[in-house]
Amino acid sequence: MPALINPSILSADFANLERDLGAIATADYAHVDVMDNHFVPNLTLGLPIFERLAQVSPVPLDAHLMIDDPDRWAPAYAEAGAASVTFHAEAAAAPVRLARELRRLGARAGVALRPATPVEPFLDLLPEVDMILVMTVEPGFGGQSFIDGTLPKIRRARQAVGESGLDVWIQVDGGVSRDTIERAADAGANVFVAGSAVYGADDVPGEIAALRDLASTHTH
Ligand SMILES: O=C(CO)[C@H](O)[C@H](O)COP(=O)(O)O
Ligand SMILES: [Fe+2]
Repeated sequence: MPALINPSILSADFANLERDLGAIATADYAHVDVMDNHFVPNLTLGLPIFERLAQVSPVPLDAHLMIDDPDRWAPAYAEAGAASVTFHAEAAAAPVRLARELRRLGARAGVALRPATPVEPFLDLLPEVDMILVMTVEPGFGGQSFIDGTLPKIRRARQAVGESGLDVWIQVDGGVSRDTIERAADAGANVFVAGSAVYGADDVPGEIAALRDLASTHTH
């Protein structure tokens, strides 16, 4: 399975987002962290900015919605042109209905789990989603350390996806770098979000290629 690298523009220069999206043209998706100051204690950007990013990005957008009430707000990100929309399991009131709505609007549907949220209660969602996002840091901020305690959950998610026979991607987000990406890939992740590791590199395309190479030798 090829490894996908989705740089997070949380670590880009917010005064130069079009330029910094251009810098990751060799990536698979651009990961856009939407935070509402309620679900997480941080505030980033919302729909008006996301709509413009979708118009200028050289790569498809992967929206990670760290917001309350995604049932109400997430479909608009699909309508704005997101290729993938991921909402948090802890925040959604009707995750099946929401995932179906996102797919109906033409987006891939993803469900995200905080580090402390187990995957088992959400395995019934597998036929309804295209991706499970296992957060490998507490959501809210970039630049945190990868939590190794999430590796068993990645393994369980990969095992359940394998048993289901469905093509559900497993994304990891938070603290992903050259030091941690192989562990995450070994455990079963195939989509890798990296913010500070990519945008903090001197050679951004080189870092994307290096991460992809490291992960690809370990994906199942
Ligand atoms: O969702 C996120 C934080 O909530 C970010 O996508 C994530 O933290 C990426 O940043 P880094 O690679 O620097 O950890
Ligand atoms: Fe994210």
